Amino acid sequence: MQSPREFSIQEYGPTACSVVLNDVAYARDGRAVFSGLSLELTQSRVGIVGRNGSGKSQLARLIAGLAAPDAGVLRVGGADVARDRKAALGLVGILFQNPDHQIIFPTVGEELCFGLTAQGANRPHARQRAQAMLDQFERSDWFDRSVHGLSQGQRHLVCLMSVLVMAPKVIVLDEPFAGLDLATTVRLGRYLDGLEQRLIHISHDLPALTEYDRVIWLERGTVQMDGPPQQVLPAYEAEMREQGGRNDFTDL
Ligand SMILES: Nc1ncnc2c1ncn2[C@@H]1O[C@H](COP(=O)(O)OP(=O)(O)OP(=O)(O)O)[C@@H](O)[C@H]1O
Repeated sequence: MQSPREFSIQEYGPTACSVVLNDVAYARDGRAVFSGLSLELTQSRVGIVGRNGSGKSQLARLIAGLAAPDAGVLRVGGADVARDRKAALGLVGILFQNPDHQIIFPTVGEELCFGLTAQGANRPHARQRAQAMLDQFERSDWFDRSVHGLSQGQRHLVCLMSVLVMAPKVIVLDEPFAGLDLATTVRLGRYLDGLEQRLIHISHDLPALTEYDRVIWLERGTVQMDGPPQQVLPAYEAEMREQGGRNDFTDL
């Protein structure tokens, strides 16, 4: 059901940081998640949809370099992000659905400084950049705040700032709005829309992807359909409604 890629693509310039997967295989607990997955992501806004368990989050982890393919090649801006972690920190950032899967330090300031110091920034410089990011979000007094005293939406904001402070070329969003109130969702959505970086956005919220350049529909670790949102989203929704009409959960 793969659609032809004949739509116009909003490409980045020649210095673009493309995400390339070539014949990627990846297994978890001995079960293949991907075998022979190839993709080239060069558009500014790429959406990923698919059923539960179709491989979206595993793809996000691979692109962010948090896991390495068992076979094949995965490069972001030419770098092997799973092995070159220092390069990966400046190339690709990932925002998880659950901020508690992302935050590792007790204070906001430490969380924001971590990636910068890991990348080689000295402590005062990292602190200065972290503070500038907090100022940008009108959270100047958060540097010494305990993360555990923040609400879920506020912890999401800490994660977003931790990603942005690294100024990565590519940002992977793994259902970043789940559990957020509508006002926060709208505000974060607007902020993300305005970013220059390439966004790869995994979502079950199809309207969030209607303005995207490209949407990829994953099904059991393979590309079921790949094209403009006007093509892919209605086809995906129709198929999900058809499957949802059946009375069994065996394919979950
Ligand atoms: N920690 C893990 N250990 C072993 N297998 C895993 C693990 N996480 C995911 N998998 C397997 O990898 C496959 C893809 O899972 P993934 O989390 O990428 O799905 P998804 O498309 O993100 O689903 P959802 O929409 O539910 O978030 C599934 O078959 C799942 O069982």
